Amino acid sequence: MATPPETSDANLLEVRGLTKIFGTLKACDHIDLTIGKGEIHALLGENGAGKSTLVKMLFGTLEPNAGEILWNGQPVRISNPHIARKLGIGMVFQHFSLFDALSAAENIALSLDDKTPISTIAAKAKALSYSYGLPLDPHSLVGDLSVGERQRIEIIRCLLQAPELIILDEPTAVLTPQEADKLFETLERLRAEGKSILYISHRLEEVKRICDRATVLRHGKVVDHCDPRQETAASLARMMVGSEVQAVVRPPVEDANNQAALLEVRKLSRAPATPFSIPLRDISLDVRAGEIIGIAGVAGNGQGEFFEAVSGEVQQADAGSVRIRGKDAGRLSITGRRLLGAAFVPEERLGHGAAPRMTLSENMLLSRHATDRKAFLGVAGVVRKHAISTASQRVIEEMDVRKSAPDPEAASLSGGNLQKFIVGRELDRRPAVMVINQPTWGVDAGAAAHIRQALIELARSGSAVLVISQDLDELFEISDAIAVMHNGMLSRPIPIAEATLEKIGLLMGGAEPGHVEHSREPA
Ligand SMILES: Nc1ncnc2c1ncn2[C@@H]1O[C@H](COP(=O)(O)OP(=O)(O)OP(=O)(O)O)[C@@H](O)[C@H]1O
Repeated sequence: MATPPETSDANLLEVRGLTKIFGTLKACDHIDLTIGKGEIHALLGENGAGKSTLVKMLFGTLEPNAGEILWNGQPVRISNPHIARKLGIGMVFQHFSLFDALSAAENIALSLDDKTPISTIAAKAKALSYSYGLPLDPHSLVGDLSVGERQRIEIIRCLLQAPELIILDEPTAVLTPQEADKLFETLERLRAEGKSILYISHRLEEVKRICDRATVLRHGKVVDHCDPRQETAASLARMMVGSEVQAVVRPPVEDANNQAALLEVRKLSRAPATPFSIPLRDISLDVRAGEIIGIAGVAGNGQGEFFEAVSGEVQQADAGSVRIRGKDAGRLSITGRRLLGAAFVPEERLGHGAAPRMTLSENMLLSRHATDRKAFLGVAGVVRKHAISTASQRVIEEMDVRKSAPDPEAASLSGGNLQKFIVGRELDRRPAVMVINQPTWGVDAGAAAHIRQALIELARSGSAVLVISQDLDELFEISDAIAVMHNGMLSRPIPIAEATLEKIGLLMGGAEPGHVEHSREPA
C-alpha cells in the first residue's frame, strides 16, 4: 500500500506538483516527492516513466512547466546546473559528458567553476577517489578507459563539489559486481555523513539492499511509495510495470553438435592501440547456428577491443581471424560484415549505436542502407521514405518503444527506449550472426525480459548469437555456454549445465582456463 510522502524539517528537498510537457506528452505530471537528510531514496519506473526528466529539472538542465521545488524548506528556482551545484545538488548522468581526448583531471577541471591549477585538482581527485574506495588515476586519458572507469570520474567530479544531494542515474548498469559493492560502500558512507542520495536504478535487488524509501513513477505520475526492504524484486517490478513480468524461457538447442559455426574467431590477436588499451591474445571461438554464447569478464579486460575486432570497427591484417558464415571477414569494414549477414550492437548507444541528432527513421537508414538497399533506396539511390518509416514503425511496435513524437530524434528518447530501438532495429533484420555488447544496459525489468527472450528466439530460429555482458544473471539466463575474458584472453566456453558462479568467478579473477573442466574446443 502506498505510504504518503513525509513532510518535516528533516527534508532536504521537497517537490510539489512538478510538471514537464514535451509537445503533447506529459513526461512528468504533477510529481510530489520528498527527500530526507541522510536518506537514500530510490526513484523507480519503467523506461520512459519520467525519471530522467524529473532529475533534470532538479539539476537545472530542464525548466518545469509547473510546480515548485523547496530546498531546506525554501522555494528555489533551479534554472541551470550552476545554481543546482551552488545549492548543493550534484548529479552523475546516465550518458557521460566526458571528452575522450582529455585526461580525467582535465575533464574534472572543465566542470569546476574556479581556476584551481590542474595539478591541485588531480591531487584532490586522487585523494578523494582513494578515500571513497573508487581508485582513479587522474592522468589517464578518458578515451582509453572502460565505461566503468569513466563513471568513476563522473562520481569523483560530483563529490569534489561537496554536494548535499547526489543524484545517480543508473550508476551500476556498467559496473562489475565488485565495483558495484564498492559504490554501495561509498553511498553508505555518504549517508552516514548526512548526505542525501536520489538513486535511479532498474536493478531491484540493489534498490532493496541500499535504499531507505522508494517513489514509483508510471507514465509521468507517482503511482506508489514504499520501503523497498519490505518488498521483493518481483513486487517492485509489478509496481513499476503495472503487471507481472514474464519469465524468460530458454528451450534446448536442437542437435547442437551438428550445427554449422556461423561466426568463427581464429587466433585473433591485436596489439594495444594505445598504452592504456588491452591487447587481444590468440582468441579462438565458434558460435554455432542455434546457440547463444555469453562472454563474461570484469570491465576493461579486452571486451571492448574484442567487440571492435569482431564487428569491423577495427580491421585485422589476417582476413581469416574472423569468419562470418564461412567467409573470411577479418579485413572487411562493419558494412562488409553486415552484408555477410551479421549485426552488431555496441555498448555505447549514443554516438556509436545511434546518431543522437537524427530521427529514428534516419538512424534506421544510416545503419541499414547497405543491407536493405533494395528496400530503402530506389533507382538512382532515391530514398524510399515510406519503406524506411514502415520498418522504423515495426521496430517501435515490436519493442514497445515509448516516445513523445511520431519520429523523434534519437537523443530525445529515454535511455532504455533508445536501447530497445537499437536492439530492435538489428533484430528486425533477422541477422544470421548477432554480436551484442551489454544488451540490456539501462533497460527496465519488463523490457529486459523482452530483449533476452528475443535474442533466444533469434538463436533458436537458426542464428548464432554472441552476447558480451557484465550482468552475470543475464548471461546465466540466456547463454548456452559462457566464456570468460581476462587480460585479453578468452577462456573456452563452458556449457551452461556445467557453469557455476564460482567457476565463472574464478576465471574472471584470472584462474588458468585449463583448470576449468568440460569446456568446449573450437571446431
Ligand atoms: N528532450 C525531449 N524531447 C522530447 N521528448 C522527451 C525529451 N526528453 C524526454 N522525452 C520523453 O519523455 C518521456 C520520459 O523520458 P525520461 O527520459 O524521463 O524517462 P526515464 O524514466 O528516465 O526512462 P529510462 O529508464 O529509459 O531512462 C519519454 O517518453 C521521452 O521520450
